[in-house]
Amino acid sequence: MSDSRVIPVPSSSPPSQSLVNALSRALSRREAKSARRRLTVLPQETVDFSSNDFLSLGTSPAYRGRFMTHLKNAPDSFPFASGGSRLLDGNSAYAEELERFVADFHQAPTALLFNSGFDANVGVLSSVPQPGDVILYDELIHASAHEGMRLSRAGKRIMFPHSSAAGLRDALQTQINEDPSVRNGTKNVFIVVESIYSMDGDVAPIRDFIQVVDDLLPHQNGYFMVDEAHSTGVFGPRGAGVVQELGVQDRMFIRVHTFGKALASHGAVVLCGQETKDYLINYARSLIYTTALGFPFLASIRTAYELLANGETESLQVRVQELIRHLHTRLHSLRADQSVLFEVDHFPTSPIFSLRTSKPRQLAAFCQRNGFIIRAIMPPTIPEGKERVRVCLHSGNTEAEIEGLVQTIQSWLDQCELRSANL
Ligand SMILES: Cc1ncc(COP(=O)(O)O)c(C=O)c1O
Repeated sequence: MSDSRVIPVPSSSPPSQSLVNALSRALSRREAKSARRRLTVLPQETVDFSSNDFLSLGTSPAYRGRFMTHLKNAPDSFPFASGGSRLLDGNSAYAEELERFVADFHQAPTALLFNSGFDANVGVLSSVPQPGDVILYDELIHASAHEGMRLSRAGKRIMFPHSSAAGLRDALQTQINEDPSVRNGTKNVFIVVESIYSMDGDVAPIRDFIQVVDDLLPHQNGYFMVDEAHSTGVFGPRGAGVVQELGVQDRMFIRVHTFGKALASHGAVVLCGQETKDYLINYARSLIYTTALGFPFLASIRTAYELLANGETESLQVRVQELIRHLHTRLHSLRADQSVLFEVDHFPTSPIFSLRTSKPRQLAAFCQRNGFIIRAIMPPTIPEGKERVRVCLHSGNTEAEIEGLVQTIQSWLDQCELRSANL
């Protein structure tokens, strides 16, 4: 017989505080390390040297005009919300046509839309590597790739030193030595890289990586997965990315392009073969169990790709490169004495600059107070010791704005010098 007695809980008993206490202790630990994250809203009249809107499409009249036309042209009966997962009510002829358009632009067999780059990386990496497979990944790949790998069934996940072909060769050779099924092609090896890294803006040596894989995996069981989040719109023919700039699109098993950066939109696309697309539709949980992008998002992606395909963003690509050369020269003219570590880390054609300093928060705060938005990037976003200030250029920035930023950084360096002299 079951015991049907119920012990009454007084309705006035206070809720347990232990969870909330644990949460606030975790926040305090971050606070103590100056690593607590906070949401901020920027004042309107500041100059943007921070966002990933590299082509300034976010405020472009050409972009807005075309986007509004797409919205207006939609019939009244056309639902703006997708209404469900792509696999249920969330699919549309419009989404499928957009995928064909994007695949053609990127010279890929097929394309599959995801709600974000995060979802795309999680969906691909959690599902495509098969049990026992090996993943070799660059030490600086994005958090979303780590999240996908964490969920994956791959037997091994091995990190190699950042953008080092020699490091990839060593890591791959070790796997081959340890496991004959890697050498004989029974196990698959995935090489996971970005084409441009989000924090330092450096371009990956993709051709060198291909050479390593060709040398060591003669059975063609090496599969590249490249994340082009930061190159989309900015690098390559009409902004198609680094892979197409190098002409190696046929060597990439999967490419991920995201729309939330230079394309001023939202979402991402996975470029791959038809079998892989069908597999993702069946197994990628971040695609299956979520509401698909609604029409306004699809229309904004369409707008961005039409501008790219028509060549309307080429002048913006050229302009951003002019500004990159200008900022590069101006930053290298800054004078810093011993009182504060200050180094400019920059890959020649990249719109992302890293200012290495021992006081990143102070430098970013000083520039922000003076109306220039640049950001300190601190652990846990990047490893300890790699703190920096990140500066991003946009085609809409002006030489005068660059001058203002550089003068402001110089004033800060001068103040540091003065302070240390007074100690
Ligand atoms: C390299 C890289 N991949 C993926 C993502 C995620 O893309 P999304 O913002 O569309 O989720 C980001 C964004 O920060 C990124 O920098």
